[in-house]
Amino acid sequence: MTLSNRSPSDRPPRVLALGAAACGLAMIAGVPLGGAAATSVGCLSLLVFGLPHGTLDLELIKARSRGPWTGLAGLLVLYLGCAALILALWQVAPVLALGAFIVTATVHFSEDWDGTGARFLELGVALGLLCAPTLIHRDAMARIFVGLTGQAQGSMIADLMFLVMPVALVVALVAVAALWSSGRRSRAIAATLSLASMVLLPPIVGFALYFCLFHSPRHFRESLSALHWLGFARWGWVVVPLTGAAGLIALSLFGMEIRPALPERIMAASFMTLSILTVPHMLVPLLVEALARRGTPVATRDAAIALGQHPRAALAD
Ligand SMILES: CC1=C(/C=C/C(C)=C/C=C/C(C)=C/C=O)C(C)(C)CCC1
Ligand SMILES: [Fe+2]
Repeated sequence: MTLSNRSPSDRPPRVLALGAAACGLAMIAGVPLGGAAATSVGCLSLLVFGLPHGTLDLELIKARSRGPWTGLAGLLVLYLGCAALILALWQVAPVLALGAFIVTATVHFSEDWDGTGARFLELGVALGLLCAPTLIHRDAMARIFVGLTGQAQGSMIADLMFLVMPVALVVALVAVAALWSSGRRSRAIAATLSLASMVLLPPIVGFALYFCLFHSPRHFRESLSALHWLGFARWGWVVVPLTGAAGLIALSLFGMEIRPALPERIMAASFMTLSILTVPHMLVPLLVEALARRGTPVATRDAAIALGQHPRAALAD
C-alpha cells in the first residue's frame, strides 16, 4: 500500500474483526443472537456507541460558520425542523418513512467506501450491506419491519430489498475488489467483514457491528481531526450532553410506543431515533462541503478527496 492513497482514518479494522469473530463464535456456541435479549442489547448499542458520532455535526458547521443559518440557534432550528418532519412521516406513513430511511441510509453509508473509483460502486456496498440480511434472514427482516412500522405492509420493504439484494451484493463485491487493487486494503477488509456480518448474523446484531465498530468510530475520528480536538476533555462536553439529548428523544419515543412487547418497543424507539436524526446528519457533510468550498482553496479540498479522505477532512486546514 502506498501512503499517498491511504486516508488517516483508514486503519486496519481490528475492533470490527474482533467483534465479528466474537459474534461468530457466540452463534456457533448456540447463543441466540436473534433473540429478544441480543436484539435489545444491539439496539441500545446503536444509541450508546453508534449515535454519538453525529453529535459533532453542529461543531463542524460552526467551525465554518457564516450567515444566519450557521449560528448555533439557526442550526438547531434546521436540525430539529428536519427531525420533526421525519417524525411526522413515521406517524402518518410509517412504511414510506421506513423506505425513505433505507434510501437515505444508503447514500450516507456509501461515504464510508469512497476510493472505489466509481460512485455506483460506493452506493453498491452501502445497499449491499443493508439488503444482505434478506439472503438468509428474510423472514426475520420482514418481522422486524412489520414491528417497526406497525403495519403488515412493512414486509413489502423486506421483499423489495430481497429483490435488489443479488445485484447489490455483486456490485459490492466488485467494489471490494476495486478497493483492494487500488491499495485501500484496510477498507476492503472492513467491507468484507461488514458484508459477511450482515449476511450471516441476525440483522440487528450484524448491523450493530458495522455501525458501532466501523461507521461511527471512523466518522468520529474524522470529525475530531477536522476540528483539531484531542482528548476527552475537549470533546466530552459536546458529545456527552448531545448524546444525552438524543437519549431523551429515544426515551420519549419509547414512551409514545403502543407496541406491547418490550424488545419491539426498544427496537422501534432506537431505529426511529436514528431515522429522525439521520436526515440532518446526512445534510451536514453537504453543508460543510458547500461552506468549505467558499472558504477553502479548491486545491486543498481536492487533495483531501484524492487522499481518500472525506471532504470534511478539508476543514482541518
Ligand atoms: C431497521 C433495520 C435496518 C436498517 C437500518 C438503517 C437504515 C439504519 C440507518 C442508520 C443511519 C443512516 C445512521 C447514520 O449515522 C437493517 C440494518 C437493514 C436491518 C435491521 C433493521
Ligand atoms: Fe453516520
